[in-house]
Amino acid sequence: MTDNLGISNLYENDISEIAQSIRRFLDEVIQKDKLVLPTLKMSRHAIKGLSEIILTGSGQSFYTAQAMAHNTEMLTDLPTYAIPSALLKGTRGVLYRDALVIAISQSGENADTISAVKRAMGNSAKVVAVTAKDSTIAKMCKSKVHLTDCDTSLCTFQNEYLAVAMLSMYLGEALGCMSKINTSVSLRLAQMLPGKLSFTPNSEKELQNVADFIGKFDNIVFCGYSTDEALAQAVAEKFRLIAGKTAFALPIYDIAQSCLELKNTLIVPIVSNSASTPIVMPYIDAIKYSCADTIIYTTKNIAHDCEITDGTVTVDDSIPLFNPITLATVLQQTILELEVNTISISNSDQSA
Ligand SMILES: N[C@@H]1[C@@H](O)[C@H](O)[C@@H](COP(=O)(O)O)O[C@@H]1O
Repeated sequence: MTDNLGISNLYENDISEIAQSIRRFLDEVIQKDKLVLPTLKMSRHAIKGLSEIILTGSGQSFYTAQAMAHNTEMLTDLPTYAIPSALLKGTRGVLYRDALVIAISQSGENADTISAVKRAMGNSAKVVAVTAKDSTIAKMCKSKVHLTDCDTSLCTFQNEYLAVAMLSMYLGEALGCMSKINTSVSLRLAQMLPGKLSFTPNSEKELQNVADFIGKFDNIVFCGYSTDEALAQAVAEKFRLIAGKTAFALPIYDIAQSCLELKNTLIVPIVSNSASTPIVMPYIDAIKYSCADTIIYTTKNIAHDCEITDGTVTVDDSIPLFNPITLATVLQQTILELEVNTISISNSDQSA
């Protein structure tokens, strides 16, 4: 592989930036083994009065909202919905005083999300922003969780997801749904995430082979269930934008036979949570039965427990809450391997 432009190094830096920004964020919110969110100006009384949570955002930030909705519901035991900010800004009656709107925005400047926050505030709902410090949305909201700065769009999903996960854990503890011991074990597991995000030359070589394989297909359809459905959407967009591939996402239960029979199409299921495997495995079996070629992105334990022995890319396990972070990173690393390929080819084309 030629790389006269030093592009591989650039990408290595990008991926290691994800680990660094996760570490920086955790250093700020974990103090003496406790979760502290000093910019969250909500009393325990106000948290206990909540009746529902709405996660909102636009584009990639909406995918984070969707990916976290089920987990936030699990952590807080409150009905939780993900609504795109472009929809939320136009609603009338969804928002009540005891609803909490969590507005997610990497830049804090997205026009739809700003309007959705205004709408929520106008209806007297409580609003917490998960966004960049000093941004418009941060300034609008009394309560916020600041995202760590990151130079590349590769960190967006991981940074936002982790921030909303920490916020949800904090709310869960205040609501009495999460014990102190559970929180402290989860925090320790979160601190192990940066260590799980490095790629050895060996794993990079394997991903390079996967990328070579993926590169042969005209279309890629990512699919998943619940959180993984959102992860599939986030990743498909990055495959389109970064690698210029024709990539789409579907809920795994919507992968119809007609889709499996598409020519030159690779179906890529993503499975991050072992609790969903009873639902997901029949679909994966159907996909494997109908398509000779699939690649499943999952964790080592899930692959082992479900006896998925071939055609997998696996990551080290964490708790289901954090697995999407490692899976998103390995999927992005695959894109970068594809991208280096594409650029190498156009380089040699130019010199020919
Ligand atoms: N095209 C961009 C997306 O790439 C981005 O994900 C979205 C949300 O941006 P932010 O997270 O800054 O609110 O805005 C636009 O739609």
